[in-house]
Amino acid sequence: MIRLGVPSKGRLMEQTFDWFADRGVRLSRSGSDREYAGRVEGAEDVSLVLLSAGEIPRELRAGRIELGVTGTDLVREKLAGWRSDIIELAGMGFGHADLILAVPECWRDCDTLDDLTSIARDFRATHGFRLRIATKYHRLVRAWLASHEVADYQLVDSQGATEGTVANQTAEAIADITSSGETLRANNLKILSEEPILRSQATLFANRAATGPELDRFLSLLGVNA
Ligand SMILES: Nc1ncnc2c1ncn2[C@@H]1O[C@H](COP(=O)(O)OP(=O)(O)OP(=O)(O)O)[C@@H](O)[C@H]1O
Ligand SMILES: O=P(O)(O)OC[C@H]1O[C@H](OP(=O)(O)OP(=O)(O)O)[C@H](O)[C@@H]1O
Repeated sequence: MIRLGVPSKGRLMEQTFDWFADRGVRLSRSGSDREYAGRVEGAEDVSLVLLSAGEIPRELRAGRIELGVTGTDLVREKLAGWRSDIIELAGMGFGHADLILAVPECWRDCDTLDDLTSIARDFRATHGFRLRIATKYHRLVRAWLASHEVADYQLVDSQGATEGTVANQTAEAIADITSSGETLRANNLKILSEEPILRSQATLFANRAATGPELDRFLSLLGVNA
């Protein structure tokens, strides 16, 4: 039996269901909106597991699901060395979002990472603590800043409503996912002009150890190359 993990709610779940339906496989919840059991029609030997998008990377690595749909951002953030255990099978063309660094709109002299680097250097001398960047993407942000030789900062953990931390004065800058940019604009933040830290989209992943004719049959039904 192939266990397929998909996001259990919201737009990501609906668009995942649509993506499979376009390939002749009907996924559905088997009970009420609150019941996390699912049904698969149009494919044999496949069971549906509804999970939080954020838990799918870990479930894939642990081998509790053979296939999983989640954002590339969540796999890269949550699993160090993910490529040794997990294969990226297919970008699904939705759930597009960029992980970006943003600062207050009113920081007129701060448009690039170089600008932020020099502000961060002075910040510590003036304020007695390092400039704070709020994010839930600790691993990705640290690695990206290190690769750009930025060191004078501290990360502040924010698991939601990250754009609000600047107005609430718990951070000076944020690193978060954006798609339309509306949340940033509503919170008077602007994106630094650099390329995004990461461009993410919903993706079908497989556990590397998962093999066999059932999996091959399912992937060929979906038109996905293993
Ligand atoms: N505004 C957005 N537009 C497009 N994709 C988004 C947006 N916000 C988040 N995503 C993507 O959706 C995926 C799930 O995001 P998130 O971790 O916020 O999950 P969630 O829906 O809050 O689930 P849970 O709280 O159950 O873990 C991520 O891959 C993320 O990149
Ligand atoms: O650029 P936009 O289209 O405005 O989208 C960006 C927002 O979407 C995500 O939040 P989500 O709704 O997942 O809630 P969260 O704050 O709990 O992460 C993300 O964290 C941003 O806050």
